[in-house]
Amino acid sequence: MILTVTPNPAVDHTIHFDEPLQTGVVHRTDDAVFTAGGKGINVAKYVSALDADATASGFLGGHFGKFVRDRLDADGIASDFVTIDADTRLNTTVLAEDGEYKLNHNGPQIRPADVDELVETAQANEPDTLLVGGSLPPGMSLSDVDRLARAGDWKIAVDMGGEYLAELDADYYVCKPNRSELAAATGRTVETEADAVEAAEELHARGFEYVLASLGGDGALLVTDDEVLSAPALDVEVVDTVGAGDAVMSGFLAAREHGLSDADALRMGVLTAARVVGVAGTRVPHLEDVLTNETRVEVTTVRTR
Ligand SMILES: Nc1ncnc2c1ncn2[C@@H]1O[C@H](COP(=O)(O)OP(=O)(O)O)[C@@H](O)[C@H]1O
Ligand SMILES: O=P(O)(O)OC[C@H]1O[C@](O)(COP(=O)(O)O)[C@@H](O)[C@@H]1O
Repeated sequence: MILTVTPNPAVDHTIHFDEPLQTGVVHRTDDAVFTAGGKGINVAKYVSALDADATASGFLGGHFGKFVRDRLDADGIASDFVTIDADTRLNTTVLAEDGEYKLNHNGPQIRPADVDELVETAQANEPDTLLVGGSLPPGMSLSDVDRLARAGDWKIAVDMGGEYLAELDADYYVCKPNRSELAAATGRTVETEADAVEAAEELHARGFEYVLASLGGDGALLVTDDEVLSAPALDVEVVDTVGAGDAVMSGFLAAREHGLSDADALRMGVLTAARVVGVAGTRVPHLEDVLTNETRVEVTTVRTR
């Protein structure tokens, strides 16, 4: 079972305008979607849809916390959250004619006792793999993530910002940086695929057994002990990219749960992401056939290590 820990869940509000945003103007639309989000929660939703066993955990509080809990229940996603006194946040993605604006709140204040309860919750669930996804709310530190990593006999996956990846101390199973997170984690400029390979290999050398680097429309890389694999993104119509990174991680983790190879896990990551970018926000697209999909994703070996 995969336990996903989202320290900082969110109600994701995705709102669409057919015009560029301007200051001093009231923009109006009837196109708005509210979903339960936060990186670990998205992974629990996508992994469940990929027919692997997942439970969502983390901190929830207030009305938005109730919204997230109710949505997961309604969608049949197993959950085991720590209830906090403060309010879960609302994140807004504005899709306007001039681009995609992501407006994320820092989140509620977490107390040391909340972190203790989270560690106990993780231990009680006895997962094979524990994923920590997304930002840390005020009051929670990276040493708490290392503590979660060491608190049980599980593989630990992280989908966190580059500045976090640079500071983690325990041994991790897999991380999923995007291009800017690779740059932030290593202090390198990451523009070409060769830059991304070097940065991802540096992270691997720092203690991540697998580095799954997502490169937006250029696809994804997987650095293993033995090789560097590459998979192109699919040529699909993109509604928005909210949840795309979470989808790559979900495909990878679900494939591992199904006992698939490194190459198939990378393939499943980009196939899942191709579906997720085709729907608004973090709604779960049709994923049941991803495992048996006929769509060709050619995984190539960039380098043998
Ligand atoms: N424009 C796009 N066309 C097709 N697939 C895309 C596109 N943008 C992202 N993806 C898919 O989503 C994955 C994750 O996107 P990326 O932007 O790297 O992650 P993040 O959401 O973490 O920033 C990519 O590896 C790719 O498979
Ligand atoms: O914890 P952070 O970094 O603020 O990110 C949270 C946001 O990221 C998401 O998980 C989407 O992630 P990606 O677009 O990076 O895949 C949203 O659901 C959520 O609002």
